[in-house]
Amino acid sequence: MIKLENITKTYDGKAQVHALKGVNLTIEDGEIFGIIGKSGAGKSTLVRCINMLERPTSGNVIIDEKNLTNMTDAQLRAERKHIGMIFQHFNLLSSRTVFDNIAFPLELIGASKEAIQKKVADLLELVGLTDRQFNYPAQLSGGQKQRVGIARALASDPNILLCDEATSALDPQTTKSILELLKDINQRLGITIVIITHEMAVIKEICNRVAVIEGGVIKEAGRVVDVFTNPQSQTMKDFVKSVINMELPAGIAKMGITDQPAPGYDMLVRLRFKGAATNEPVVASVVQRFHTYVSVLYGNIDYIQDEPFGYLIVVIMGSMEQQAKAFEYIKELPIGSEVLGYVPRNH
Ligand SMILES: Nc1ncnc2c1ncn2[C@@H]1O[C@H](COP(=O)(O)OP(=O)(O)OP(=O)(O)O)[C@@H](O)[C@H]1O
Repeated sequence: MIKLENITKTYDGKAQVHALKGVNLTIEDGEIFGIIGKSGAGKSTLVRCINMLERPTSGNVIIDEKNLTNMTDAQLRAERKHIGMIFQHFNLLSSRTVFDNIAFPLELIGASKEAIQKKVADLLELVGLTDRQFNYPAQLSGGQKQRVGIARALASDPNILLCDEATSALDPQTTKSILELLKDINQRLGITIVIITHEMAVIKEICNRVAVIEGGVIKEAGRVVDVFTNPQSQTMKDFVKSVINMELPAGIAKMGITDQPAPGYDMLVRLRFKGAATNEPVVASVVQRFHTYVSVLYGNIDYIQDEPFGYLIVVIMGSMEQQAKAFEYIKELPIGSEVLGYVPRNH
């Protein structure tokens, strides 16, 4: 488990920069945890505090019950063997082949030639680069370079892998294949993965939980599916908007929506579903119970990994009393719901 307790980081210079202002986070073993934020939010500083490449100004970094903040440099070097890291620009050694790049950390710890040969061969297979082992980095695509970076990071058998904007220099297709590889590594080897990114699509693709950081402060954290379906902070709402359109479609917005119920007006409702609730026959049961008509104006179903979520915009027609009763019923169902307003009948 990774526990960050009240981490602050101030960079001293001509003007002091308070990059982290009291960050508290717990990352469980085996999860893929995303940290999202805009440029300058403090993401890199935060991830570098986890392996103490950057020493926090105050607070504690506790990994598997060991407090890294109290360790000497020698103790830290030993501890970092359990924490691999990959970078946006790969940081490969250009004068070494793929094989020798992956072997490098093993050479540093004095592993035998045979052990290196075996380990590197296994890692090459894991990342799908066996046929490229004698190439130099300049002969590889971005995606292949990142695969080398991943293999090198795994050479010391870490139980944590930190990814600092690891897919930001890659095209969408290559990003997808690298994220699939990371997911595979997480599932096969049980490695905890921490992903720093400014792209919500990356979070949606592979993270179990996410925290959003702005101005050195964690604004919100939670399960990805919860945050996507019900973001609380403005920062998270903005990020969610970048991958899911929760705005009212223009045609609906133009219907002349009012705030208050009135005779001759129908109720405009947004229903939010996730997981098993996606199968709830909401519309049919409202129609049956309250003898109303329900018309579906807009719908969108998406998947976060294997979990479905989505929303429907419906109009509930009938008397004001029927509409109110129908919504009372909907509110009790295990789905999200909100009245968006009222629209003139026969809109
Ligand atoms: N070594 C440093 N010295 C002084 N200020 C720094 C240093 N490193 C980062 N900062 C400042 O700390 C703040 C947070 O930077 P950080 O790199 O952690 O943000 P980020 O979210 O990773 O941004 P980006 O996505 O642009 O890399 C910024 O204002 C940055 O200018």
